[in-house]
Amino acid sequence: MSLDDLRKRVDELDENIIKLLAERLSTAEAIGREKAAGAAPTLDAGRERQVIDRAISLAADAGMTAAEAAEIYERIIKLARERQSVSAAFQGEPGAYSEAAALAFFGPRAVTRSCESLEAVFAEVESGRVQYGMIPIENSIEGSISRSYDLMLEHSLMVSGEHHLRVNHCLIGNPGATLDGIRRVYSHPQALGQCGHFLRQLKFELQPTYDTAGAVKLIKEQGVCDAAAVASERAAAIYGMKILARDIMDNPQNFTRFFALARCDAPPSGNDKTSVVFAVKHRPGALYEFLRILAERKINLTKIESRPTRKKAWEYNFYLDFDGHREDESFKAALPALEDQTLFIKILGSYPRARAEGK
Ligand SMILES: O=C(O)C(=O)C[C@]1(C(=O)O)C=C[C@@H](O)C=C1
Repeated sequence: MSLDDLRKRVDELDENIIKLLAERLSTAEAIGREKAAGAAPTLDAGRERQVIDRAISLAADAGMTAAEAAEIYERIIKLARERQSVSAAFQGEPGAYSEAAALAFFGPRAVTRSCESLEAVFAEVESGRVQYGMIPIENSIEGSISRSYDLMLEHSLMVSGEHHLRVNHCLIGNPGATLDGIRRVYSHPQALGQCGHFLRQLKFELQPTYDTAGAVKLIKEQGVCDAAAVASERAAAIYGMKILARDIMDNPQNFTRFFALARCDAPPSGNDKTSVVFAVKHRPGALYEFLRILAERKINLTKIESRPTRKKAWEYNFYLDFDGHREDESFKAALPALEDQTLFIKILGSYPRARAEGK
């Protein structure tokens, strides 16, 4: 065939490919509507793996390499996900890090809903007004976010995904402000804590607020030039404010881990984690016994942390994450023995493992 003929053939093939791709995306969109109506969780990493593996094996028969098929299908699935408009509530004003985490996790077309408190995030998901709630769970510098842990214990929502967000704080002021003129700095206590060195050095008066983007909104409303906020570059852009200093964190390796909460957790994907909370019985070696049962089944722990029960002084609940899904045989077999060591054990959910930056 001549070059012209070959190019004509490519054009014909592209016409068919585009029609098929358009139909494939609109079918995925229809699946998304069914899932949002309650048929299944919207995110399903296990199903994605199946679709990609099937494409790889079909490609082999058709004369394409596995790498080519995987690259194309990963892209298709990403676009299909974006068509399945997911809704997620977060705590804070638009521009909050939790909103950035939701958009990074669910894709830029996700519909986000700002809530005043973490309690309101739980209520939005429980009522079905949104599918997911994105809550911060721990920070690599400041540690766990205790309110999130306490609420997960009180509510029946489940963890269906995790996301690690790199947090880069800026000092943000009104357009007329300069660094020299700043006296007061507003932000969430966690963010103020993460920038302690910079803020102390400049001897600012610190004013805790309920979220980072909310602090930017506040100083915008005040219209003053002697106050600034600690928040993200994205928050500065949303409110049309000026960045007075960038990367002001004590440690540039600043990451926050978020949980995507939903009414059910995620089906097995083949690379999962599970979070549980429990209290051990008051007898010597009970925690040791609990951990021994997991070790015996070769269940790998990724995190353990104790928190006061908030009911009785000096009594603690343990929050534990391990590799694997709650439907894995190894965990199901261990569960009765684990229950034997505990006053209660609550499975917070199983979810696909996120790639942890900064590790
Ligand atoms: O099969 C589904 O559950 C779909 O939503 C469809 C589809 C796909 O396009 O193949 C899209 C997104 C999912 O995460 C997995 C698969």
